[in-house]
Amino acid sequence: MSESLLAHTAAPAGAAAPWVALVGNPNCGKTALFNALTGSRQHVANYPGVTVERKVGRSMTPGGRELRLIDLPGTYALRARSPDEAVTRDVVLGRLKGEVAPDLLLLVADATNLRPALRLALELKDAGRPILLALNMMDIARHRGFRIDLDRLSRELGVAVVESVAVRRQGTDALLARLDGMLADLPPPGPVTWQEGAAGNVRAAQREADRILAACVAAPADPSSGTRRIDAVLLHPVLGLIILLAVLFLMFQAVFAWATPAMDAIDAGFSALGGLTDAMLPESGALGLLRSFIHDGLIGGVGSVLVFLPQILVLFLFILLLEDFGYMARAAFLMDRIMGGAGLHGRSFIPLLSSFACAIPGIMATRVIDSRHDRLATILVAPLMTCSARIPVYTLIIAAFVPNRPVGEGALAWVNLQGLVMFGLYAAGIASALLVSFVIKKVLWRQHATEPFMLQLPDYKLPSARNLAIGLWQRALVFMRRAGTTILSMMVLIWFLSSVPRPPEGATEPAIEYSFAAMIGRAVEPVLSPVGFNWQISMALIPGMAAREVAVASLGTVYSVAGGEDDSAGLGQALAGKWSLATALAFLAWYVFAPQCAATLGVIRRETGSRRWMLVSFGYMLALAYLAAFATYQIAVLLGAG
Ligand SMILES: Nc1nc2c(ncn2[C@@H]2O[C@H](COP(=O)(O)OP(=O)(O)OP(=O)(O)O)[C@@H](O)[C@H]2O)c(=O)[nH]1
Ligand SMILES: [Mg+2]
Repeated sequence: MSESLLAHTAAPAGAAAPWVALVGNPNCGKTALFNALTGSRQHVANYPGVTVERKVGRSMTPGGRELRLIDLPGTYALRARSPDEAVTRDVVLGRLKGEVAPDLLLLVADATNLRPALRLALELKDAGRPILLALNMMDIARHRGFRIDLDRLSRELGVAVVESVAVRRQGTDALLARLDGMLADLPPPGPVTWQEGAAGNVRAAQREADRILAACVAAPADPSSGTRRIDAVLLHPVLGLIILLAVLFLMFQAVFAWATPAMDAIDAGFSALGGLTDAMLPESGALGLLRSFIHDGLIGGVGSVLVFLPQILVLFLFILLLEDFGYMARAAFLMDRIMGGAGLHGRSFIPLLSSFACAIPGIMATRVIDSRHDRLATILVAPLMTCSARIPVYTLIIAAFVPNRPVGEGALAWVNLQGLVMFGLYAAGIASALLVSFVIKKVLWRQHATEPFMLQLPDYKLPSARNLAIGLWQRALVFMRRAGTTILSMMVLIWFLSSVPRPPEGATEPAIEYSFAAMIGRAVEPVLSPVGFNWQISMALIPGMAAREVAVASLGTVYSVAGGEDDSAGLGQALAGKWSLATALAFLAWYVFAPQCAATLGVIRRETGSRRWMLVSFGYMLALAYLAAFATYQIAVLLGAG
């Protein structure tokens, strides 16, 4: 973590480890190589625009020289069009404040697609930095029958060349040894010079790149026939869309179906822990307070969130598989028409899809969009996509109020009703994102037309099990860290508020009715009673501002402290007995829009550089949440679900 924050500031000559920056076209394997060289676990995926910030790590050459490596966003040229490309240009040219230009550029190239890489190589050479060219993806190149004359390439370019297969960590030793040699006798640092080239120069560079390519590379007649055959089906205008919908639908069914056994196991584990606490600690006195804290606060609160880990991992398994296979960019292509109708740029698709996991990486991923208005519109609607923090909220309510049975018979028998409702909630998020962006781009910002969409479609690749495992592990860590920090600290607070003051002598109501939590909840309740929320929900929404799933954990604590009948049956059952269906539906509608996530608001502020857009997104989402919950509740009551 601290490594990635390390700034590459100027150091006394000779003292500090040299800086090596990884540059190259999008999706050529820079991050995979960075991970192989530094042991980091940065996100690697098969579409252009995965890396949008610079990341720093360390490595050691065989000669014992320490290196500081910088992974950068992909680019085709130093002429930056989008914010992520500007990062690369500024690092390469040493333009960032307080930072020097890297000592050496490690230019990574996709060996099966050398043309744009050679053009970039020529441009970087002109800028005057020493370069080592790594021909990556050599496994694929060999398999497809590319023949590359490395010596000739090196001579023609005037740059040292090595081969690598980053995902299998092949070639890294030779690469490091080569770096060692080059760093040992670096030319004295000259000025870094670069000017945006005139059109004539750009064409001349392209011709030179083509000449070198023809001289050094023998390409197979049809370099990507496999990809083309798959694309004939997956990119088909009708069939392609049907497949995309089917994939997404399957994903939500799986979130429910596959995760249940693991969730039950976790649930049973926490129940057992609760039972153990009860058995070991007395019910009254100071130890009784401790027992309530552990049982209701920790186990009831944090446990009610942790139980959703399996579902979140199933969702991520799908997203990571699709990313690694190379399907994401295709889905963006398929959705471009539909999104264009709502004023969204085709490039918005991947940021929006990443927002299914969490709006924060989604908002960061908008850096690949060059038009400021297109980017802003995407940032504003990204939090409407159903992030994984909403899964606990949705699942809890669905499991408590929607019967777990097939939708129908025959062909419908394998469609589970709960999964269908979940799919509907995701669809509601998507539909509202499209609607809001329509209003922003087609009504408010009509003069800023959306620019045409161009995205390089990557070749399909077999997903790597290692990559999947690392990705899932990282997500699990992030989730558990949140449970252990934000959620845990909120739970301590809520348990405290729910437990003091103690009820007066001769009290008739459950103790919690006399607590601060009840006072706070009742104070907010009048505002929220038109949407059907009782004081417990009103109260839970407040700590839910920190993170959405905290609302579930708060309900877990509040209802667990209130205790009574059969609290071992779990929060879901408690809610089913206490809420009307109308309230449950309004609660779901609220969380389709709910703006309560402090971290997302912080990132919106940082990425837009203004408080204004942060307040705008908070305000409009809060208004929509209230309206949607209000409408849902009133309609449901009219229909007799109150
Ligand atoms: N077969 C094979 N796949 C590779 C190799 N290197 C990277 N990949 C895959 O290529 C895809 C892109 O890798 P990344 O490391 O994310 O590429 P990047 O250059 O960092 O991409 P951006 O950050 O989007 O510019 C991923 O699916 C990797 O698993 C390689 O040497 N061989
Ligand atoms: Mg990358």
